Amino acid sequence: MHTFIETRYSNHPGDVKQYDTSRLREHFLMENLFVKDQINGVYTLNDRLIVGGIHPSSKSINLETVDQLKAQFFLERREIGIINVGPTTSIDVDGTTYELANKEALYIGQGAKDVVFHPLNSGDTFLYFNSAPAHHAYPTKKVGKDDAEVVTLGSLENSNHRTIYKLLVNSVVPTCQLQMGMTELKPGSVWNTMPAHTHDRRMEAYFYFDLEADQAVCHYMGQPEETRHIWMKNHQAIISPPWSIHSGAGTSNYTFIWGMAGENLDYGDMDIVAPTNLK
Ligand SMILES: O=C(O)C(=O)C[C@H](O)C(=O)CO
Ligand SMILES: [Zn+2]
Repeated sequence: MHTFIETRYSNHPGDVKQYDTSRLREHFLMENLFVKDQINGVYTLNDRLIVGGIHPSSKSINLETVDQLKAQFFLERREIGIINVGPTTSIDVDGTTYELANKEALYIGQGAKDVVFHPLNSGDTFLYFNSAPAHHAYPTKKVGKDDAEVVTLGSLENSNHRTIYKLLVNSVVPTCQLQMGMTELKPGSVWNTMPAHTHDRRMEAYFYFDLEADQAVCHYMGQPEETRHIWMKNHQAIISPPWSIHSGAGTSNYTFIWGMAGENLDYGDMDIVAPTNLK
């Protein structure tokens, strides 16, 4: 066995108001996603998204089923999106090999049985994934930055100049409920998702990377009128319940992966909160 998935229950915003720093971190932060030759992650009961890291180092590892699923194989009733946050690597899906360069994504549809991840000679394959329940088998598809829907938002003056690459969204690849993409902050810009927003119809998870080891991101969560912060380092992920904002300011620029599951596939379905209305 090389897969370790921790179950985390969903939280009522009225309870989260009372959480201290360590409790907030215990419920929402994922600190160690990359463990050598393991698949590590969290099964959150927020829309049943599984969020994790895959780090084959000395041997190939397969996507094995976990007890929480009570399924014969991991993708029996699920779809998965994987983004390569390390050097070029390869993934086999039912006998077909997909080569993924840094920041390329692979969508694998429900029903794929045999998914294998490979180490590199240097031992540094790092893949980040989100998996959601699925009701239909859509085809497996590789999606690079050139295939993405791209939006550039913000400005250097507001410290939030950034480019959003919508990789696994339904205008690019058909999915059941999963949406994933990546946002790159321009040098000198530190704020992501500002103005902040909520979307009660979808939960979201963020994964920060391309952040120097001596830098950090202050991630904001909570209802807009009751926010909390969690300090995060490179290669850490965080759960955002549907009622929560998800925004962050770094001590430098960085890139992050966002992923969502829930009621709809409408990326633009957001309730924007003006910075002056945050508390
Ligand atoms: O910087 C941003 O703004 C984002 O990347 C926002 C995320 O894509 C998001 O929260 C989508 O709901
Ligand atoms: Zn969002």
